[in-house]
Amino acid sequence: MAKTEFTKLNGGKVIDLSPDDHTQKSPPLVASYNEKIRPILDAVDKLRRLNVTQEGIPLPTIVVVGDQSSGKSSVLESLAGISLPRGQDICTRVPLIMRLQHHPDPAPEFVLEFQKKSVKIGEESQISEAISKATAEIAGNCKGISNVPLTLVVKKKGVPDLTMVDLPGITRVPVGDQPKDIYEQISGMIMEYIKPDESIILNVLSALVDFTTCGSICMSRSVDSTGQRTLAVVTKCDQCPDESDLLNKVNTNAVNIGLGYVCVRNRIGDETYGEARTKEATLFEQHPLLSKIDKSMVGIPALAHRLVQIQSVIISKCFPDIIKNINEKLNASVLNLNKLPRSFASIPDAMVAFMQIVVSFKETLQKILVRGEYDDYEHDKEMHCNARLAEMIDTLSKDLEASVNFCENFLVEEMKVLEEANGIRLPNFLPHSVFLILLKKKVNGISDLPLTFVNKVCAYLELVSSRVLIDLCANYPQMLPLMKKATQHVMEKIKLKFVERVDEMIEMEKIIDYTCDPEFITSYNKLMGKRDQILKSMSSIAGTTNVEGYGIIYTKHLVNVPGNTWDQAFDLKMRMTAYWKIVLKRMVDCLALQLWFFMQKVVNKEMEMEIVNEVMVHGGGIEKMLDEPTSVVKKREQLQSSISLLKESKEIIEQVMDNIEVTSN
Ligand SMILES: Nc1nc2c(ncn2[C@@H]2O[C@H](COP(=O)(O)OP(=O)(O)OP(=O)(O)O)[C@@H](O)[C@H]2O)c(=O)[nH]1
Repeated sequence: MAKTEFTKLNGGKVIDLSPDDHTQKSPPLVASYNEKIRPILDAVDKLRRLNVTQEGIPLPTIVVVGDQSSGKSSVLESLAGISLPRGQDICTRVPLIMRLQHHPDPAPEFVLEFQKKSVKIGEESQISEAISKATAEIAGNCKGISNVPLTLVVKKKGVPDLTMVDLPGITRVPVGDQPKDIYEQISGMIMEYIKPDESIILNVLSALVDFTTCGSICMSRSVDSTGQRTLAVVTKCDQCPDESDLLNKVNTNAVNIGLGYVCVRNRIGDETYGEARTKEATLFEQHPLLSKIDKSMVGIPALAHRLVQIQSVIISKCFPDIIKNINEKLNASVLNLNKLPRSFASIPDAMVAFMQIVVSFKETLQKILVRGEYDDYEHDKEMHCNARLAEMIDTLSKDLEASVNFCENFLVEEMKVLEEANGIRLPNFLPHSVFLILLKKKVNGISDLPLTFVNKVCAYLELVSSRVLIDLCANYPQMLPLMKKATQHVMEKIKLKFVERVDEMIEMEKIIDYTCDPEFITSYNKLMGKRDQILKSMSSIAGTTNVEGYGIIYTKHLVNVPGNTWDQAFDLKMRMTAYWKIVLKRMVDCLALQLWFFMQKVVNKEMEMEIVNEVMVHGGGIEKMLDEPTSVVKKREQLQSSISLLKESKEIIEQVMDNIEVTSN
């Protein structure tokens, strides 16, 4: 039969997994195997023992799958030359990792490792019982399964250097006390092992069954549709009812096995392994039909050679990725651990961190609020505090100005006030109280604007403080709630004082009319200069006039107003208009100064003291900061254990790399 070319596509690269002639061992392969592959295989096995796959790092693995009683354990037995639990019932109930290692000493060594235990097995005859006992310990005495692996290390003269994983056979019908979902459990476990691209699937098929109906074939095809990483072992060839059919099956490859077939005859009953190999050789040499199968496709030695060859290729191919994966995962885990909130070992530790945050908080607020520097938040406009506060003051100033309309209902309000303030006194005499009544009315009309401004500014300052605190407490989120509460508390106190000042300011403006600003007289005189223009418009047809700087004034409604009243109302209006400008300017200035004053006071003095007071006295003390949510504690433990596992893996890799380099030199 012509030598079949088998290739495996992996990560876009083609790996040649072609079988060579097993009868002529290629010296370069053996040499490079001992120098390079063997140490790497040892390293990969060490990584497997560490359970590095739980960190999401797949390892190149030969996974033995097959339907129940297809002969998986028998194949492994034949490869290892030892007895494993065998039978017609489910025997393999946990993943059995078989590490076969050739060693020159004629005395074999057997070790069973599971659940961090390592059991030395003295006699070959005790292996089967030891595996059954360990299986029962892991998966119970009934027929249930478990995915906690067992590792059997077999060091024996002449065995191939191979590591394989034997998995429970696929069974559809639960037997004995098996759970109803046994099929799902077993297939789930098998899928987990055969899914990674790094796995080679050793599909064990009994010659007695139709391959197309095998559960293990369906499964391996679902993850390896082209069969590029599937090798078939056909067992029970000695019992085959129709040899020509078997010959046909392996030659036509009806089930699409990419790495080819190896037909075997395992040990039967009490035969020794030597007897079994002799009978196997005789079967494939002398049987009229089976002898027609290519010699590279029959017998356990051919299978061993083929597996060692495939293992060498897959291990060499995957090793760089394993190193890369370990480094990447290690870096990511370290990064994630650093991102986790720091835990405090003691109260002094927590105290130091707390004081550092308080000091940094003060410094940052001084920077962004007092000095107006925003380089720490260059791309975050909300944190450019001076500009945002200036915008708020500007908006207040515009809102205040817009609250008075000079032109609307011209002189009507003034005339009403004059009428109500009328009394027994000289005509043409404007009492001071009239001006104050009008002033009070006007101030009342805008009094909510400064208060709205205070609320807006305080909400903004609270937001800024909270943003700074979130940044500063990034490593210590357990401190954040207490710090935030303390800051809110300080802000509330400041706001109360600020509101008090603003109320006082508004009260003052209502009861006192005073300014030394010469602008008042200038503005008043300018307005009074418009008297004739306005008077004239009353007798015009349109009854309107456009007063420069104020807009269009309607005067028709003033035609019948007595001259004396008109004059007094006009004087009152012009006086108020000139004074109102001064009042608004003073309010804005005063609010801006107050804001600045409070901000400085809070940032430079009060905030620091208040936070310390709030945390130490009202917040339950620094001890409260030692409390950590259990989710964080768990996450930290997980990451720490991942990191130590990955570090250990890295050391294993570094050691093997050093050894390879030394050998190559
Ligand atoms: N005649 C003959 N019998 C075999 C051969 N291979 C396996 N058997 C028998 O088939 C039965 C099942 O073999 P096992 O090796 O236990 O099969 P398994 O697939 O490991 O079984 P489970 O782990 O229980 O699924 C045993 O009685 C073996 O002796 C073979 O090549 N020829």
